[in-house]
Amino acid sequence: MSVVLVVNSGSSSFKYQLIEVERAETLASGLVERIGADAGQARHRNESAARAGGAEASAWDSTVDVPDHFAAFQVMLDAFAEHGPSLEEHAPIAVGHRVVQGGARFFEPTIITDLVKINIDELSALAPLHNPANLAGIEAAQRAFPGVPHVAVFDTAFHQTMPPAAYTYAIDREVAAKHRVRRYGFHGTSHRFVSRAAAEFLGRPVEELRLIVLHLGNGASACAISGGRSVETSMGMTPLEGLVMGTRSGDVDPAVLLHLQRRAGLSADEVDRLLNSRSGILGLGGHADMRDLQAAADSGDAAAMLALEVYTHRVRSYVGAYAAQLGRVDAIVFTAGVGENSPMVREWSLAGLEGFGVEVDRERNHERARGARRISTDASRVDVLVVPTNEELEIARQALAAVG
Ligand SMILES: Nc1ncnc2c1ncn2[C@@H]1O[C@H](COP(=O)(O)OP(=O)(O)O)[C@@H](O)[C@H]1O
Ligand SMILES: CC(=O)OP(=O)(O)O
Ligand SMILES: [Mg+2]
Repeated sequence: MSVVLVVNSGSSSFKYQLIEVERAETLASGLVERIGADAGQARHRNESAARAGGAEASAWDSTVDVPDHFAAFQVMLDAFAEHGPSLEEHAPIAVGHRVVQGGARFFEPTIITDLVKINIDELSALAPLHNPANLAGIEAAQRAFPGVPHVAVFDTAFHQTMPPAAYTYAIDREVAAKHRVRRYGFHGTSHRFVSRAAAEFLGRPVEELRLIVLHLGNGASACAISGGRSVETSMGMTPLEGLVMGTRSGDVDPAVLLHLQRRAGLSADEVDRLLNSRSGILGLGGHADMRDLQAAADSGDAAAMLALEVYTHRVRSYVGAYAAQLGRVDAIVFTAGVGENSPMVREWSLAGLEGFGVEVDRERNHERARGARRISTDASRVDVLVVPTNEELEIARQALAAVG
């Protein structure tokens, strides 16, 4: 049995899972939040113990002192030592790291060497919010687990198959080339996993299928997948473009940014914060969390209602665009926190597409079930599916494959 530790390290938090890859079983999961703040927060769950029935003893929650990522890793090691499972008994043979921006340089899971770290650092220019945090997590993990290979799995890798027509922005090509301005796309690990899982559910080889995958989580992106390869995706040079997200605007006329700088006197950093942190459903409806937004809309809050309408209108536009690019659609697949759990978002997003052969079944859409399922009517020409994503398992699998 091969055990892999998966690390998803963000600027102020990191999440981890210890996974037995062949059995696709999570042995432990946890997160450390508010790194660098006065009081950090840690959560750890011994999943094997939970499955064995000790739900209370298996979960641990605490306020901790975590000035930096090294301290956060120590908190994780302490949690394993105190609450299990034992890292001696289930020693990871590799550590898999989510790295958000791999640029045009990385298209495969990559064993992390000093040179790879230099490259990831250098790519920070194209992902200033993500890559430095990913790198801090790598440094800390290498110190905590010095004896095993560390593997970087890039969000951008799956989208390296996009054709130039899809990834090129129509701006002066010399300026674009000099600054590596192009679309890279993100959430690739999830889009890859979900497209394979959808094919398995449909009982057909992924090579035969044309799919539209809608990853609607905190960040959100759509992906057109033909024969198992990404041919177009909604995120661009950074994870800001495309769909409406929790706090990110998605598409806006680029002239809006200039207008806000020239007329409203905002600095470039202020515009950055506005679009990345104070927009999306938070900016429109006052809630970054879809559950809270839906509750507000249910109680008659007009701003929350409009936020939901803008959100689902945008999803529908991308579905139409990607259907046109694919020429034929076998299935539309919803995934991630919102996509897996919100019947309302799924229904509204595909409303009015009956003329294109897309018919959501009301009852199936509202069924609460785990695992992959079909929510379209039997008569629907296009299958509409809900398929849970598992980025951590996909990272563990790819890390294991990379170390042989
Ligand atoms: N039952 C639900 N109904 C509607 N939205 C939900 C539900 N459960 C989770 N979500 C939403 O999913 C989003 C988080 O998605 P997730 O994929 O976990 O994000 P991330 O991994 O990017 O943090 C939040 O907006 C949350 O409100
Ligand atoms: C790349 C990205 O947007 O990731 P997340 O959804 O985790 O924010
Ligand atoms: Mg997620």
